[in-house]
Amino acid sequence: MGKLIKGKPVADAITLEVKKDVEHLKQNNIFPKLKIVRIGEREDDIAYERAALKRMQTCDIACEVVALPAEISQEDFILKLKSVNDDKTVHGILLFRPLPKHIDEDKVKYIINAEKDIDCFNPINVSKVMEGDETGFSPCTPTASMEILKYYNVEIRGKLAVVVGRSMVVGKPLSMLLLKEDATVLMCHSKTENLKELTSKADILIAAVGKAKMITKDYIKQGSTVIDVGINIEQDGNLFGDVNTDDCLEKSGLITPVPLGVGSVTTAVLAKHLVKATKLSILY
Ligand SMILES: NC(=O)C1=CN([C@@H]2O[C@H](COP(=O)(O)OP(=O)(O)OC[C@H]3O[C@@H](n4cnc5c(N)ncnc54)[C@H](OP(=O)(O)O)[C@@H]3O)[C@@H](O)[C@H]2O)C=CC1
Ligand SMILES: Nc1nc(=O)c2c([nH]1)NC[C@@H]1CN(c3ccc(C(=O)N[C@@H](CCC(=O)O)C(=O)O)cc3)C=[N+]21
Repeated sequence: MGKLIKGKPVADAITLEVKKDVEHLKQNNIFPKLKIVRIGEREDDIAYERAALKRMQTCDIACEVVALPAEISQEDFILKLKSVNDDKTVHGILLFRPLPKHIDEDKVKYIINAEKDIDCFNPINVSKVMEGDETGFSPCTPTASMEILKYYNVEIRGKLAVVVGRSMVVGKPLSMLLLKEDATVLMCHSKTENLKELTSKADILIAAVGKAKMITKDYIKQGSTVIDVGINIEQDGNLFGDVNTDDCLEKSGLITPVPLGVGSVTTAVLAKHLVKATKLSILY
């Protein structure tokens, strides 16, 4: 019988450290501030925004949202993002992705200074993740997945980790973080043949697909660790992961639920990164 491993204790432990750091910064008259930039009204962006605002409040971190219309032109968006970046009172910026199709990522990805880029959008930080250089910012969700594995003492070294999904927000960077911890990593995607055959060999299976309950027990190995990154909000407002948890629980070793899984740790990592960015701002 598998065991549910929740995100809450992991998020609580990170939050506790963040709160101490924030208190210390404030005693030195430094007031950490996060700016969230959202284009349009995507449901999963709004869910993240709500969760992030709550977490920042818990951590005593100031947080402001810049909500831009879905149809904003690329030029106007660039001007807006530059002005947020130039604001000296802002220590970290979270820009929701994916961006609308009419905005070319390549034209905007260098705008957020690497030192303020707390969710790893700027290629400088992406390359640091590739190199295993921890002076930059890894993206929050992959980092949250690693924090869960570490908190629950899951052995990573030498193990086969199969990551389903290869986006720049989750799958690809998470594969690099697992590799850094000496996992043998296999990245799967929509063109992968025989997906089930591959995932069912995984000691650690990561589902970051965006398809509700897609991973059933025939996709997993007996006794394995299953990390469900999926956030799928149904029309009725219900939240499901990419894993059918009820179906997999018996066969798995450890398995994260949704809700109360990776998502809750993501916002805690966001707060931790904001503190790191604030400390960096003192050095520059
Ligand atoms: N918990 C959290 O904090 C967060 C959760 N999420 C959630 O994680 C999930 C993934 O997010 P994200 O990476 O941004 O999503 P994307 O849509 O950007 O990427 C999905 C990936 O899954 C692959 N894929 C799609 N269908 C299949 C399939 N049938 N079989 C195998 N692979 C498939 C795609 O392949 P291809 O590249 O070939 O198209 C792609 O690489 C979503 O549910 C999202 O809401 C995201 C961010 C944070
Ligand atoms: N640049 C960028 N980075 C992201 O990480 C990113 C993004 N864009 N765009 C949108 C998606 C979606 N996403 C969510 C994370 C947490 C909750 C969430 O609901 N969290 C709840 C708990 C959920 C749970 O309990 O599992 C909370 O923290 O309280 C929702 C959605 C991040 N994303």
